[in-house]
Amino acid sequence: MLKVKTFLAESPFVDPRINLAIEEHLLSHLSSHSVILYLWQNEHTVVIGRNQNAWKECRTSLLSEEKGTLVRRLSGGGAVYHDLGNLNFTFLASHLSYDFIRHIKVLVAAFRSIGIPASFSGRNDIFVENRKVSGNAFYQGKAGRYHHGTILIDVDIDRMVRYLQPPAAKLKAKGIDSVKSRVANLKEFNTSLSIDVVKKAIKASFLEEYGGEGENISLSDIMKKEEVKTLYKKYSNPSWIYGLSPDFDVEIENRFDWGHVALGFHVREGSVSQCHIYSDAMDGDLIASLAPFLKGVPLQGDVLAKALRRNFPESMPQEVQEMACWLEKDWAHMF
Ligand SMILES: Nc1ncnc2c1ncn2[C@@H]1O[C@H](COP(=O)(O)OC(=O)CCCC[C@@H]2CCSS2)[C@@H](O)[C@H]1O
Repeated sequence: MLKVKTFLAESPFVDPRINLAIEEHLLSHLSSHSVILYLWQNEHTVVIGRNQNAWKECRTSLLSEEKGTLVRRLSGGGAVYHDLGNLNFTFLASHLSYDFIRHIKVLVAAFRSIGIPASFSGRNDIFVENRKVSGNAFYQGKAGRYHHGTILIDVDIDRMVRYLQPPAAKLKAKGIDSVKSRVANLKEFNTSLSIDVVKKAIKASFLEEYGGEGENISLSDIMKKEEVKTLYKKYSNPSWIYGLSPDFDVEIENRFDWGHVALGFHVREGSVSQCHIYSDAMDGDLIASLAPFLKGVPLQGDVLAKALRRNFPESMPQEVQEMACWLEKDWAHMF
C-alpha cells in the first residue's frame, strides 16, 4: 500500500465559517503523498450542500431568530444540523493518496472500538441498527480531495427536525433535495460516550490504518493567514450562503370573508422578483393592483405586510388590512 505522511488537525473554533475556511485552506495546500485528519465542531448551525436552495432546506428565519448560523459548504449533498453534540471529520488527501475505502475503514473500526456496531450504508451514510449516525459528502480541489462527514453523538434532535422541516408554503425549486433519514445519537448505544472519547478513537484508528506519527498542524498559525481571512469572508457572505440558491416559485393562499386570494411569487436571492395575485373578490382589480408593491421585497410575511401598508398611508381598504394581517400572522416564518 502507498506510504503516506499523516497529519492531525483539531479545531478549537466553533464558528462554522472559520472551520470551513480552514478546511478549504488545508485542501489547497496539501502536499503530495499526505493525508490529513481534521476534526471540528460547529455551534448551532445548519450546513446546506453546494447546490441547495437555502429556503427550501432550512427554516432560515426560525434559525436566525434562535441565533443559529446558516452556512453553505463546497461539497454536494443535503442539509444537516450541527451543535456541540456533533463531531465533524474531514479526510483531506492528495489525489494519489485519497482512498475512500480506507476512510470508512478508519471510521467503522473507531466506532467498533467504543462498542458501536456501525456499518457503511452504501449510499453516503453510516448506520447503527438501521438509523443514520453519520452523513458524508465529497469535494475535489486542485491539490487533492476531501471526504467529510458528521457524527451524531449527543445532538439536540428536536432542534434538528425543526430547522430542517420543509417550508409550509407550496414551493417549486430546482436544486438538490436532502434525503431525510431516521437518525440516532451514538450516546443511545453507549451512554458513557463523550466527544473526547470519539475523537480519541478516530485518531487512534487513523494512525493504526495509515501508520506514522500524525504530525500536528497548528490551526492558530493558519488562522493568521490572509487567505483564511478571505475564505472566512466568502463563507460569511450572504451572496454565497443564499445567493447561490437556485430561483424558485412559491404560492400561498387564503379564504377571506370577501373572497379567495392566491399569491404567487418568483423568488431570486431571497426577494420577490415577480408577483401575481389571483382573487375572486368583488373588487378583484384592487387586489391584483397590489402585486407591484411586493416586487423586490424580501420573502418574509411581516416584511411583505409592511410593504402593503406603506402604500396606503392615508386610508387602507379593509381587504388590504386583512391581507397584511394574514401575511404577518401566518407567514412571518415563511421559511
Ligand atoms: N448532523 C447530522 N448527522 C447525520 N445526519 C443528519 C445530521 N443532521 C441531519 N441529518 C439527517 O440527514 C438528512 C440529510 O441527509 P443527506 O444525505 O441529504 O445529506 C447529508 O447527509 C450531507 C452530509 C454533509 C456532511 C458535511 C460534513 C461537514 S459539514 S456537513 C437530514 O434530513 C436528517 O435526516
